[in-house]
Amino acid sequence: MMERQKVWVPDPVEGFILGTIQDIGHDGEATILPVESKHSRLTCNLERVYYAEQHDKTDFDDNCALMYLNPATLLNNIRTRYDKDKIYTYVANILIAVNPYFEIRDLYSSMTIKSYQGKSLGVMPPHVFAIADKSFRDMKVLKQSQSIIVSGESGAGKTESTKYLLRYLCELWGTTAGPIEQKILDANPVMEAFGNAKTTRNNNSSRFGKFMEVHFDNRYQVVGGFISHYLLEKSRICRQSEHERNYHVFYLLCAGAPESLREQLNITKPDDFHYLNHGCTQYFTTNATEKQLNNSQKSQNHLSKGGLRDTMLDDVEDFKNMDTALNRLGLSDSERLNIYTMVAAVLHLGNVAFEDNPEDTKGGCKVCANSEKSLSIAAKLMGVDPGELRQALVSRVMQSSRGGLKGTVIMVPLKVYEANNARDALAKAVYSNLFDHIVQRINKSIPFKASSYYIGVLDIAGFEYFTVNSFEQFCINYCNEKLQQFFNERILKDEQDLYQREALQVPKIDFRDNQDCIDLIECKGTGIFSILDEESKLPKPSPEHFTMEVHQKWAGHFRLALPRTSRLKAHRDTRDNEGFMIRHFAGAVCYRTGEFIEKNNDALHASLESLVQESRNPFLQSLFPSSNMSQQKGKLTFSSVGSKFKTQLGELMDKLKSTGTNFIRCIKPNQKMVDHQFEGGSILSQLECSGMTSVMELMQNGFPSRVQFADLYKMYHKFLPPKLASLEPRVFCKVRQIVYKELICIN
Ligand SMILES: Nc1ncnc2c1ncn2[C@@H]1O[C@H](COP(=O)(O)OP(=O)(O)OP(=O)(O)O)[C@@H](O)[C@H]1O
Repeated sequence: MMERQKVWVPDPVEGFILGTIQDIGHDGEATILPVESKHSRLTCNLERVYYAEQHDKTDFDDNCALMYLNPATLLNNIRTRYDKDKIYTYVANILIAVNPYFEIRDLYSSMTIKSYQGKSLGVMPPHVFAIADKSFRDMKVLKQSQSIIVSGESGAGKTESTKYLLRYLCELWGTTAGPIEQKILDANPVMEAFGNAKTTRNNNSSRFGKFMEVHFDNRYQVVGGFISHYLLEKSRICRQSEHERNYHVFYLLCAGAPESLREQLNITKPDDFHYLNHGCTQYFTTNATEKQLNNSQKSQNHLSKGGLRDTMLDDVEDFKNMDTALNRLGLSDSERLNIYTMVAAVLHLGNVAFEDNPEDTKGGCKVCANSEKSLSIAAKLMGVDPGELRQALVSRVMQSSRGGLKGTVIMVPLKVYEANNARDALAKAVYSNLFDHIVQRINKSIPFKASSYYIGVLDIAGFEYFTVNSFEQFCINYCNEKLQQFFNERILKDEQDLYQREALQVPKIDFRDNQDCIDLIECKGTGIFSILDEESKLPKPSPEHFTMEVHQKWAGHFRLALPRTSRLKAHRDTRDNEGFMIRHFAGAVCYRTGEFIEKNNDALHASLESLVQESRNPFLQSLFPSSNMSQQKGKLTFSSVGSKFKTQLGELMDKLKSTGTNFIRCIKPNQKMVDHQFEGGSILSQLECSGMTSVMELMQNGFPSRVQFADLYKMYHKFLPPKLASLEPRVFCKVRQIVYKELICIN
């Protein structure tokens, strides 16, 4: 007797109903007897049922809402699933991941990892592991490298998702706890210590973007990795807003470093450092680690308010984790000491303050008497002469262009604010070059000579807009325009092209091509980046002049507007020469341009550059290789942050275009960063910003679910007469299609 299969059948009223298949017609319509329901019999095409051996009811009971695909039903579906702690949902092959803000039991266990291995998308409940596995299988079958683009706003869960993806790949296809996979995973605590910080939106916010590649050999075993990083937020090194912190590593040193190291580097408590004491000075601790701290290590605020709590963060333990990870990555004791020494040097440098020098007739400044100690500690840690450091901070060498002998090098005394800027520029350069060095060092320890393919995971900040937006938001939104264009091409354009090739009657979905917005920003010669670079090369660059140039060159362009035309009152107060508004794909953003010129320039002035290049500390020297550009002694050199980012992004886009791609859209459920709170309005706007609205439109009219010939054949073959069952799956599907069409014609 034929085995009766149990299936879940979609029903508009009852959701999904469990039943057994009684009979199947030639057109694939099955008659199903419900197990327990008021229906006596149901009919449903086999393509729309789900086999009970692969799914339990909880996988489907909220799917009925998606009979009508639109942003509202999607939102409702995500909400229903989120309420049941099902944080992952698919829209076709795109994974939507809602940050649960609590640990869901067994969601990422080794058992769960195993259960996803080799399973097609949809066989198991939606998960990041399923996307990792699909990428791996696609890499093998298509013999093509793959990338996974993880996007979302700050705190949406991009970095955590990235870590799970990497763990999945390394755990399943590494050589069981082999050194390479461990090293790839060890990169995370190190990069988080140096590149993550507490912000008001995320306690562990990555302040840089990254593309992490896991490389595989021709037997599809992990053989190495490579990390590219983008746009470390430098302003944070010198200042943070009241409730935010500097990079974690500063607090790890204060709270977690052994006493001997702290003494050696003169590290005390956050209150004692200018670069830390303007922001939040509390440590992240647990009850246990709080007891390990001496009061002398704690700030006043920490003493009065206690430690900050976050299950993922602990400044005491995290120092050990970072140090162990660096050690496993192959950094010797002395290499690690070099790194910590530079971190300490930045802190002491920040404590060097300046005041007007009454003896200087040209309005110059001098180092305040009470910061002499910091100056000498900073000089010692940097391996430079304190006198030379002082000189390089309070004056700058210039080449005379008028009067006297043309080209003579002269010393120009700096005013207090100029010396402050010089000090901050030096601190930022030391720290960001240190960050570059650490990433390079990690890459050196995970080399991949024998790589055949790779799977790359992109974790980069999503579209951003605040009340005040500066150069950082400009760069990140430019990056998101490029990624959105890529998404449109991969998901919307390619899909519609396929329908056309297959002669399927699907209405055309209009999505706005954002090339014009990309041109406005990156176009050679007239794009905003070019105008900014040109302005920076002028003898006296001015933000106002730059801003007016932008407005003039792009007057009347759809994407550019004056801030006073903004719908938001906060922006209407911005004068024409103080900013511009760009109509991005995700909405209009008003940028204030006051700091664009300064933030776009990575170069140190010549006195500071030669100071570090001639340091007695070989490590510091290695962080500043002499550049050809800075040879004109006395000239403030210019190194464009925007151009560098544009080039890096171009390379990244080329990489993405040459790989197969999967998308993960991370969603932040609420602004309070708590579990079980679903703020529908903000979630809907996140879905819109990530382009999901257009995808829904396409899916509603298109064919988002595809089945392999073999799978379709498998659904039917048990019920087929032997002649049909003996057909090869592809032929069988063709025959079935013809029969089905003919039946429709007869009817
Ligand atoms: N899958 C998850 N399970 C449990 N908690 C999570 C998960 N994903 C994220 N979180 C929590 O949310 C916090 C923020 O996540 P994450 O740092 O990954 O966000 P992000 O999108 O990378 O933000 P940013 O752009 O600021 O770096 C984490 O520190 C963690 O507490």
